[in-house]
Amino acid sequence: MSVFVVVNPRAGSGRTGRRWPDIAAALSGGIGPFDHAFTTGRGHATRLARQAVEAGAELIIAVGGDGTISEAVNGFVTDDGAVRRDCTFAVISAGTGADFVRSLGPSPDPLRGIASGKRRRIDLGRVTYVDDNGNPASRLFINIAGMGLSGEVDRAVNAERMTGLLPGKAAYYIATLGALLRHRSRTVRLTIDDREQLTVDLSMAAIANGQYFGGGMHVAPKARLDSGEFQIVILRGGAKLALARDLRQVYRGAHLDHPMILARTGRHIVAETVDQTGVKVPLDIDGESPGCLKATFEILPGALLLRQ
Ligand SMILES: Nc1ncnc2c1ncn2[C@@H]1O[C@H](COP(=O)(O)OP(=O)(O)OP(=O)(O)O)[C@@H](O)[C@H]1O
Repeated sequence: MSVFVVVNPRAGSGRTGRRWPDIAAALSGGIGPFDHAFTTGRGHATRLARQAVEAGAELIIAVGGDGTISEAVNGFVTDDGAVRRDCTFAVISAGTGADFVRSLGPSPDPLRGIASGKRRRIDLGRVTYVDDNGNPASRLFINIAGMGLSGEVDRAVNAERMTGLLPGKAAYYIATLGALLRHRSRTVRLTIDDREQLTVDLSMAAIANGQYFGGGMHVAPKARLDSGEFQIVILRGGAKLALARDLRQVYRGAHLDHPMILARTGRHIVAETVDQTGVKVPLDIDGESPGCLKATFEILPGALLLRQ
C-alpha cells in the first residue's frame, strides 16, 4: 500500500517535531514503509496531501493538530470540487487542542488503530464564503465551522501567536478573553434546509460535524460524524457576565437547554448578516478564520474514508 504522511513539526508548540522519530518508528513497525514530508507553514498540508493523492497514494496520514488535519483533508478535493473517495485518511493527533479526535471515541492507541486497517466513512462539511479580500471561496471542514465569537477568537489567537511572545496555551487564553470583552452580537439570518428561517441576535453559531471545539468545549454533544447532518448550536446575544458564568456548562455539554441557546439539525444552511451596522461577521472553519458571512454550509455524507 502506498502511504504518505504529512507532519506539522510545529504542532503542539513543537512537540510533534520532537516526537516524530518515535512516531515514525512505531508507524513503520505497524504499516511498513511510507513517504513523509514536514509542513513549512499555512496551507502546506493541503498542497502536500493533494500532491500525494494525485500521485496515487492510498492512505494519507496527518500528524499534527486540528489545523493540520483540516488542511490535509482539503487536499482530497479535486479540481472540479469533488472529494476523492478512493483514498483513505487517518490522523495521529499531536496538537494543542486535539478537538477532532475527541469525537472518534476512546482510542488508547491511534497507531494500533491505523495498523488494524479498520475503516469507516464519515461526513465532511463544505463551506462557501467571502474571503478577506472579498472574493468567493470554498473549503472543506471535518470538525466544526461557525460564525461570530468563535471566528473572532480564531483571529485573536492567530494575531497573538504571530507575536510569538507567549507559549501556545497562554496566547490562546489571553486572545480568547480579549475577544470576549470586545465581542458584540449581530443580527444574522439562518436559513436551514429551505424550511426554516431564523433571524437572531447572534453571539455565535456552530455548524457541527464533530462535537468539540475550543480545546475541549463540548459544544455539540449530539453531533455524529456519520449522521448525514449537522448539529447547529446557536448562542444568542446577552449579558457577557452571564455568558462567562455559564461557560462551564459548555465544557460539560450541558448547555442545550440554556435559554440563550437554540439547537437545530440541518444539511444545508445559509447564513447572512442583516445587521444595519454593516459590520462583518467572521467565520470559524476548523479553528481558522479565512473570511466572513455570507456563507453556505453543506453536509457531504460519507465523503471521507477514515482509518481509525
Ligand atoms: N513549519 C511550520 N511552522 C509554523 N506553522 C506551521 C508550520 N507548518 C504548519 N503550520 C501551521 O500551524 C498551524 C497550527 O497547526 P496545528 O493546528 O496542526 O497545531 P496546534 O495549533 O498545535 O494544534 P490544535 O489546532 O489542535 O490546537 C496550522 O494553521 C498550520 O498551517
